[in-house]
Amino acid sequence: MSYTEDALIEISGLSKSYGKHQVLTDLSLTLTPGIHALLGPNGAGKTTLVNILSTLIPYDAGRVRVLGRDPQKQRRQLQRLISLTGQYAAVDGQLTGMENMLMMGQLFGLSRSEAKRRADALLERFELSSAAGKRAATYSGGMRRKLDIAASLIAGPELIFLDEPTTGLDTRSRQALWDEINALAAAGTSIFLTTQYLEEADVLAERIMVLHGGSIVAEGTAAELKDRVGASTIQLHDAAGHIVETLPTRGDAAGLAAQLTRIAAERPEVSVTVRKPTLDEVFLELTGEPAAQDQQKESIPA
Ligand SMILES: Nc1ncnc2c1ncn2[C@@H]1O[C@H](COP(=O)(O)OP(=O)(O)OP(=O)(O)O)[C@@H](O)[C@H]1O
Repeated sequence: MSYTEDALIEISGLSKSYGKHQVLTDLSLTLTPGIHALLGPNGAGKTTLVNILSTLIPYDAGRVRVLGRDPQKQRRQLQRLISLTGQYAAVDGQLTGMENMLMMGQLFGLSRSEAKRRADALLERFELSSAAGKRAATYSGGMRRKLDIAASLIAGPELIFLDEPTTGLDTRSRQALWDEINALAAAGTSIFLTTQYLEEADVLAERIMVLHGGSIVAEGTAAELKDRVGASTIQLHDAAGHIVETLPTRGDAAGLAAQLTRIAAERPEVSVTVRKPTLDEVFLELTGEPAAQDQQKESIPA
């Protein structure tokens, strides 16, 4: 199989087990630069896939390339081009925000002055300048998460992995982080994020991959995924706005027009709306499991 030059990530036939427990099974995927979201229920293997792609753990079989490098055989090379921030912030609470930044800069071989210059700019951008001299242990969960991401950006990675970046954050911090992720992408950094939140995938990602049963069961834009699951429905409402009937459609304009004409003739008293399935319905259809609700995973320590 040949690999294209400009691909961000190319995977074919990837498998990974922990002992007898097979987590990834013959998984294949090709991604171009941009923002990608890997969506999957608890335990689907999202972290496992991210850890393989970001060189942290080996894989059993298949072919994997990240920015053209094999994360297993070209570990060091790849580590200079990517960064990973995990569900549990890798921030050292005993160090100040600035010290955390400088430590990460040193790890990536930056000179102290260069690391300081970049740290100042990043702390400013993440609105952490005034907290830069305080120990990270005193930060709120949202601030620690932001510091974690800022530190991971110090070496200017081409690709950043964000494993459930907003799990445990309140709505306001989540929104702020989404803004930052969008700004990063606008500046040319590619992003591979995992999430259990459909809303997050929908808001952020150009493309969404659904991981289930060890492989990617669906991939596309939010609209494409909705189309995959089923055509729109026509909902009939009474004068009070209550839905009195839901009719399936074939999805094509001619069929829809004919149905609406018939309804207009036979039931002039109702009003109608045409509705696409929600992403929650898509998720349920593809995985057989309901999507995570916003408030369900708030207990993870930040
Ligand atoms: N080091 C390990 N040893 C054994 N089993 C593991 C190990 N790491 C993960 N697993 C198992 O592999 C499966 C996938 O785990 P993984 O953490 O990749 O899922 P996830 O989709 O990231 O889930 P979550 O959203 O809960 O983080 C789970 O059943 C988990 O218990």
